[in-house]
Amino acid sequence: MNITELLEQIADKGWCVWDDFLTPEAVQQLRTCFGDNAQQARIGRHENRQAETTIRSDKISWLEPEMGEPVQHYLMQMESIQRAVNREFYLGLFEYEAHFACYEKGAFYKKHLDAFKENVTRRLTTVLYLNEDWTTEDGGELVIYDLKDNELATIAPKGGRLVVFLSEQFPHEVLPTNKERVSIAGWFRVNGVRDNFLDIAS
Ligand SMILES: O=C(O)CCC(=O)C(=O)O
Ligand SMILES: [Fe+2]
Repeated sequence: MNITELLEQIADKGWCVWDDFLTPEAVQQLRTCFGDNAQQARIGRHENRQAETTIRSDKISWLEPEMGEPVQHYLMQMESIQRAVNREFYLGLFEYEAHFACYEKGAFYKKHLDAFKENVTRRLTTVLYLNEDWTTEDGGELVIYDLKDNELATIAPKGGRLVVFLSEQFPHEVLPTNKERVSIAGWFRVNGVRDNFLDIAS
């Protein structure tokens, strides 16, 4: 898999799985940047944020360059994907926001769309997995559906694997995990105005 194949698959079907996007060493380094300041995840942005443990039960920590060199490098890799996607599809992607997420044993994220309500400016979703050795018994798969609710793929959160999909086209869920599951979920966004509120980077 490479960036050209990624662009082809996004054009073709709207989603793709890039195995070994990061080496096991790079995965470990990135994981160490995930301190213990993670918080219970909330649904929505800004004033509408609400902890909703019946929908999702992961703990998150937003990525900042200050977290270390591995994070800076990852953000640079996402920047080159952003440039390539903009060149190819004229999506006008403007910024990238991402958070580490930790799903403890039993945690899940029910079926949802990433571009909804106050997140309408999300266009492209990325999920990178940071788990060493993942087996079928560990559960925690990402299941992707189309807008007619057909199941398209069940994807194990294997370390180094990057999943990319169009945020408005693919409802998805995280099945309950049987052991700690760590990832970086991210979104390329466009600039948008809604309800007289300029919805740009916060
Ligand atoms: O971790 C995953 O596989 C997906 C997470 C997700 O859907 C989200 O954070 O919006
Ligand atoms: Fe999601």
